[in-house]
Amino acid sequence: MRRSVDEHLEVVLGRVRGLPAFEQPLMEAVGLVLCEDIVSGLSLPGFDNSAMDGYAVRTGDLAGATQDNPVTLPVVGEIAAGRVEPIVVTPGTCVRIMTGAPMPRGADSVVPVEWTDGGTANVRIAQQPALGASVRRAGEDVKAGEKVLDKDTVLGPRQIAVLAAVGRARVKARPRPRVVVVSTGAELREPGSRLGEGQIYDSNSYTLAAAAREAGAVVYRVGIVGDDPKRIMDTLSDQLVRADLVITTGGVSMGAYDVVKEVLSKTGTVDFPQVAMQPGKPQGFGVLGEDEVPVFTLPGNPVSAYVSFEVFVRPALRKLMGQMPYRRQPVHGVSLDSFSSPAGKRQFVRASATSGDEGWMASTVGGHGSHLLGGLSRSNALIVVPEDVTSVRAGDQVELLLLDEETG
Ligand SMILES: Nc1nc2c(c(=O)[nH]1)N[C@H]1C(S)=C(S)[C@@H](COP(=O)(O)OP(=O)(O)OC[C@H]3O[C@@H](n4cnc5c(N)ncnc54)[C@H](O)[C@@H]3O)O[C@H]1N2
Ligand code: MOO
Repeated sequence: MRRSVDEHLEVVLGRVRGLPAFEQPLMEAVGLVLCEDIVSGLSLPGFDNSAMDGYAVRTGDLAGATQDNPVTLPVVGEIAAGRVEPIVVTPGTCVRIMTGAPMPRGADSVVPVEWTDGGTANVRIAQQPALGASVRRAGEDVKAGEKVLDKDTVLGPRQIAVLAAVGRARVKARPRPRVVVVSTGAELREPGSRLGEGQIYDSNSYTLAAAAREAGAVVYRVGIVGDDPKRIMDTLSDQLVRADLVITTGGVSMGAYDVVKEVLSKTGTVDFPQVAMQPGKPQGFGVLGEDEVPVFTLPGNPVSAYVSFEVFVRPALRKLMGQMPYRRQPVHGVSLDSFSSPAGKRQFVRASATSGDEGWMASTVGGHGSHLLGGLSRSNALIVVPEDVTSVRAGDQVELLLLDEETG
């Protein structure tokens, strides 16, 4: 089975559904998509209060006050934030007040302490405030009954701020997907252990776990399961209970030991297309188990696995989380290098991109080989070369996927 990148992505997104939303404590909801409109049950501010440390006054009492000719008023009390004092500011008196404290009855304005001698029994005030000066009015920010956040908003610190301020402890949001990451291959060893001849460290499960976590998932990195068909199938079956999505790497091409393809082909629910892209040609995607958990079987070559994540898995995770757009949006830029590209395949070329006065500029890093992780680690973008383009010249316009951009 052969497919274009767009066809394969369409198959993937056609199978993946948004996770059901549920009530989550605020701090669990950071980065999630809100699934309800938030209407405030209260006004903000909730009561008239002082914007300054100073004195609550009746501004009419301070007519003509200047530095040389200050007005002295008796201080009949003090109100700190959080306190409600039954004090009334009658004509010719004032009350010491702190920022955030409720305005006492009778007062109409606040004089900042800097305009005064700071007196506690009597205070000399050197300037008349405008009527209402330094008073924060009830409801001037948010009115009770007003909508403060729309459904489908991604919750960041600023949205969490308003939720807490209106008193919401929990909100309905789509949860983080739980992603299980498994790597297959008899040659793999865990970083930190000793390598025998012909062995390599398992980098893919770390790459993909890191990428999935960065995309917002809760990740279970199962790590290496070798290449025994029964062990692979048992591991996947065991893991399904805690997975909203499964990612495996390795064992999907044409080799004699490409067991992922061998065992999952038998389920009849996972397909193994060749996708017209480079890197990332051998792909597998489908569902497993009663709950039809989506599974991606990514190619073992490390760069292929990572690029496949960016092109197919990330959009699926975004759909699970309800984050639009699902696909990373490319930006336009200029290639600073010349290179060739295979006919009929979309090529994703590792690049280092910088943005300047003339827009985005991208230099290629490392070679095209799908095993070249050194270059990948120095890259921050992929140049996307369309299927019908076989050569890119320095100075050509290209499309770039910016890999460190959070959204899209
Ligand atoms: N005869 C053919 N051979 C290959 C083809 C083909 O079409 N015909 N396709 C090549 C392409 S393209 C890719 S991509 C790879 C995909 O291979 P598999 O998914 O079967 O992966 P493996 O054979 O298990 O491993 C490939 C390569 O990657 C290394 N690897 C695997 N897992 C990890 C890991 N967790 N961490 C780091 N490195 C890993 C593995 O040692 C191999 O070097 O197939 C080509 N062959
Ligand atoms: O497609 Mo493989 O994924 O090029 O190295």
